[in-house]
Amino acid sequence: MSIKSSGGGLSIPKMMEPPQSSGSATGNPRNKVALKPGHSLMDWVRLGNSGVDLSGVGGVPQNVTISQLAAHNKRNDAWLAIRGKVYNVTKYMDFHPGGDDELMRGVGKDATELFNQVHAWVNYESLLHKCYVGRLVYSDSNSGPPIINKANNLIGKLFIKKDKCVTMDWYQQMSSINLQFFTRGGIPQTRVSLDKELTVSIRVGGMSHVTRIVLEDSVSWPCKVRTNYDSGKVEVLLNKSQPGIWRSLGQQQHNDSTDKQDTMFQPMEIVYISQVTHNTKLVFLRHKKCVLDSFPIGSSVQVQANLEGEEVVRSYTPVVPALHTDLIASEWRDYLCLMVKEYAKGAMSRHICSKTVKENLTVGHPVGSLSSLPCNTHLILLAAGTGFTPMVQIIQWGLGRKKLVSMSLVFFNVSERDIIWKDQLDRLANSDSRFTVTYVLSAPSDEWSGKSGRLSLDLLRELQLANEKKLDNFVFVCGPLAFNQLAQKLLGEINYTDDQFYIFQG
Ligand code: HEM
Repeated sequence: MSIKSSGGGLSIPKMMEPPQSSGSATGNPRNKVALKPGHSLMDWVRLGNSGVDLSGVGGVPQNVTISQLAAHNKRNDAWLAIRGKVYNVTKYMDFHPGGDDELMRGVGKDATELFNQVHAWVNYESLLHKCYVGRLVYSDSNSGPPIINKANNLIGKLFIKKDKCVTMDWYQQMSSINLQFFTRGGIPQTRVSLDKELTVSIRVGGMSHVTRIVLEDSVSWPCKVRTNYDSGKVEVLLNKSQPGIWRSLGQQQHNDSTDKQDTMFQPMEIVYISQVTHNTKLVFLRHKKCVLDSFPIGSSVQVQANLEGEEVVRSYTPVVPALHTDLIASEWRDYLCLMVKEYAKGAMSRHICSKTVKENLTVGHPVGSLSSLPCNTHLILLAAGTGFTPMVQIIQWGLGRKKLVSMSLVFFNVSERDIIWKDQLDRLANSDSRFTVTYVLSAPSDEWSGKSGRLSLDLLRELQLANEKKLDNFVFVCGPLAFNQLAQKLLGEINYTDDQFYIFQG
């Protein structure tokens, strides 16, 4: 689908807003140092325009390996990398408002995380434009020709405002636009919609930040949203309808307000249904307009229906495609996938399961999420039945972390036929040595050779969850209320503290 925006501003992007003379990036004014005379921002800009080679490589970009980068780690020979680009910051040392000692902390390495932690909104690309050495490559054997991204050299950048809860940055390539939103802490939920204008709403830390852009030219739908849970960065990737360089992004408006957590029910169309087990279905839904939601870990959506004269609302956890990629058509990035178990007495589950493709369901805006994610190296997931749904996202996120040492899923079900995605879980356990899965059935068939029983202290001990090493364990629990309560009690009995486990309310 291709949507034409209604034209808009053609202003050349503002390259940089000078840092304010008071206040500081971290809110701690003492962190800023007094710069020597002749080292103001204007002096730096002048130096950049003077023709002096600030990059030290004659302005000819080159690929830089990690070990080459590491060799430039001295005050008088200082390179650092941010978001895949290497800069020579030797000459910037005396101009850095945070001082040379602070800047030295990022030298000789990939300083992206550090930079984001301190001041993700600083317009480093503009400030260090003339210091650009080249791209960071991760393999030392990479001796290919330098990659010069011509489109990148024509990048526009704008909107750097440090008093906002979310700041935005953007860059373009011939066929794409990348919007980057930097949030400060918390786990953001993003909704992107495209109509006459592009609207990106980000809810984070109790605030709602809305960016409206009348795009300079048309883009295709759907877009893609990527969230980095560690840094809080949200990327919105748009594909241009026609390749080319835009002179500007278009007219923008940014608004912050307190997040009222409106549920905003809207009709969504069922586009696909897939049977997962004998009584559980995956229902894929799409908005009728161009709307794409991100579903942060721990978020849920409500489904509303009028059933026999009564308004019924039920919460479901969206299922991410980590384990069912085979089911997803590539153009369905803007879908919502719900796992629905049909209960004989569950009016809502019967209502949803009775629906067929092309029919509608009334669905609310995603709400809630974890406020932060644990950095423990051992994760234990205790899931019962469809309480497995939030675990899919935990699995995807957890295994994406380099620091993770182990992840053990203990999956409780009644019988063999109730186990959701057993094949996929077994495959994952075979392909990633950090991941193990144990199935525990309360009423298995005679053929079952795995574990049987229910959640108990003995079982937790048997699974080594109660041993001394548990200090770096973090436990996620999700199941029916009675299961969750029992898990909480047992974890308490084996001395897990409140900050060592999280219970998803089913
Ligand atoms: C990666 C290592 C870096 C560290 C540890 C670091 C640290 C700091 C600190 C502590 C401050 C002052 C305190 C504050 O405003 O809260 C600061 C300010 C600043 N830094 Fe950095 N910095 C780093 C890299 C950079 C780079 C690469 C640039 C870009 C060219 C840069 C540009 C700035 C600017 C413009 C300010 C003033 C920001 C403001 O007033 O809000 N820094 N930095």
